[in-house]
Amino acid sequence: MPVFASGVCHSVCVSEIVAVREEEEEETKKEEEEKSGRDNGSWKKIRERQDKDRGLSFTVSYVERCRQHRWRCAHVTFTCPQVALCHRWVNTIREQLAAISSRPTQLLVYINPYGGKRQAKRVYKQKVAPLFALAGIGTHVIVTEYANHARDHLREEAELKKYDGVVCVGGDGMFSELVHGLVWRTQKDGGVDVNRPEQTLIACSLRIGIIPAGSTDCICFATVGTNDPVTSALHIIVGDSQPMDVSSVHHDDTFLRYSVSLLGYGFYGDVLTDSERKRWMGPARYDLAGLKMFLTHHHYEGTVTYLPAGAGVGEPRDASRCRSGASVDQADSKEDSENADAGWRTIRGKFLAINAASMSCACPRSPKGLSPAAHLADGTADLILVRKCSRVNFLRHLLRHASKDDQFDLSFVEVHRVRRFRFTPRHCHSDSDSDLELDLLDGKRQIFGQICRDHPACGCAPAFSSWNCDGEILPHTAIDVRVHCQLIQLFARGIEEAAMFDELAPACSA
Ligand SMILES: Nc1ncnc2c1ncn2[C@@H]1O[C@H](COP(=O)(O)OP(=O)(O)OP(=O)(O)O)[C@@H](O)[C@H]1O
Repeated sequence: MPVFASGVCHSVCVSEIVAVREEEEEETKKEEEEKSGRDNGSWKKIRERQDKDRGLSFTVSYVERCRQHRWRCAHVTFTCPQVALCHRWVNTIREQLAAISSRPTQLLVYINPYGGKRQAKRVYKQKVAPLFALAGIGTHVIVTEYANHARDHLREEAELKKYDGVVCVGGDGMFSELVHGLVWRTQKDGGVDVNRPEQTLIACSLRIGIIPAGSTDCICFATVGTNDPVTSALHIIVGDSQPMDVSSVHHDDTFLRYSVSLLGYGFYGDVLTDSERKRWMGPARYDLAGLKMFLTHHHYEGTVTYLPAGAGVGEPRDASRCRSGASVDQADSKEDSENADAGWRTIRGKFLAINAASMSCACPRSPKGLSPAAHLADGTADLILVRKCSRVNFLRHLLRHASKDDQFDLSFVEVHRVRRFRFTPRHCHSDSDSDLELDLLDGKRQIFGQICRDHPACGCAPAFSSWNCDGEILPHTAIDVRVHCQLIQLFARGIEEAAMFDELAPACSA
């Protein structure tokens, strides 16, 4: 519908209208609020005064694009010469909104009061709840009381049929809880044994929304393009859908975890392990652990086998970026090719880092991400192998994540787009118990041995790192990873092209 303001005309898609309301309703609400706030009779006068203006105007609330992928809820009020005309406008818009079946009407919301800067409750109450109310969305809100509360509630208790989606107010850890709860519940209801890596998983029907209130919020950034609670709430309200791949991680026939962003062994595993010991430091712990692990410069031996993605899904080093509506994201993952035994390739070596990125892993600190051309929903992950090299070279590789240079254009780095991969560390004595034991046979002192994380006194180099699975440490190093194409759906639309924002909202500087 066209919107006129200060002589300027611009149109708003019906799909991006948040709500429409007659001024009468708004005034009545205000009056009721006034009455309940101070019931001294003065509200009656306000009511009498405004009776004559009723039904002559209506307000449309709609999505307005701001800079850097932010959305705002803007309002425009129209006045009508006749009450009937006003009613017709309002009813017609309401009917059109009601016909959009992708919009949620009931949501189950989990708030982690301890995520990030502990602002999740305030963020929800002040910025999100009023928008849901405006859009007529009913909510059931649960403030979590312990870690994995949301996951367990989704697994066992939640009456999922009552809802059109589940929402977390928190960070990547909370999102992971929702993924684990929802995927597990869907497989259980469908009779799928999650411990068997060969099983094809059933896609979840409920969409997941993320209201960012954590410390990094990478998943939100990668799927919406910004970490802003209002923008996320609006994507939920308009009923956006962004499919997303999920990787299952198994050790033999035991399910370990699901991953949606980064599986990292070596550098990123060590950084997480070390940063967990420094939780008391807050977000600064990641920088310190990163510096320490860079100086420590451990490499790890092992064997990587992988099933290449094949044709039709692009290359990790092509110039394509995962953008809203990109056709590669709709690419059909051929499950049958995942099961083929032929085509597996093997690489043995000494690695500083082994990373599997199911998405670009872009975040405000690294806008390009670990694998800039990785796609959210093409059934593949980009497997990045950084072989043993000098510290200077490793630093060159790391710095390129924040520059325009190609981080893969280095002789010691290789990247493969894969559907599945396995890793077996060297010196892996048994299938289970000794995975995380250190191999001390080498015993050789390293230059920076005094800061060896596991044996500060002896300075030896550990033979095993651990896997960082979306910010959680896995209990095994020998793993089997399979990407499940479009297993979940988010209330998001991927990152919109910058032109959408530059052209449509040059004035909005919020
Ligand atoms: N009530 C709670 N008490 C303690 N821990 C909780 C509670 N609710 C959730 N958690 C756990 O807190 C962890 C961190 O939460 P969350 O992801 O929301 O914030 P964050 O770690 O600051 O952000 P990010 O993951 O983006 O860095 C999650 O792994 C989650 O399991």
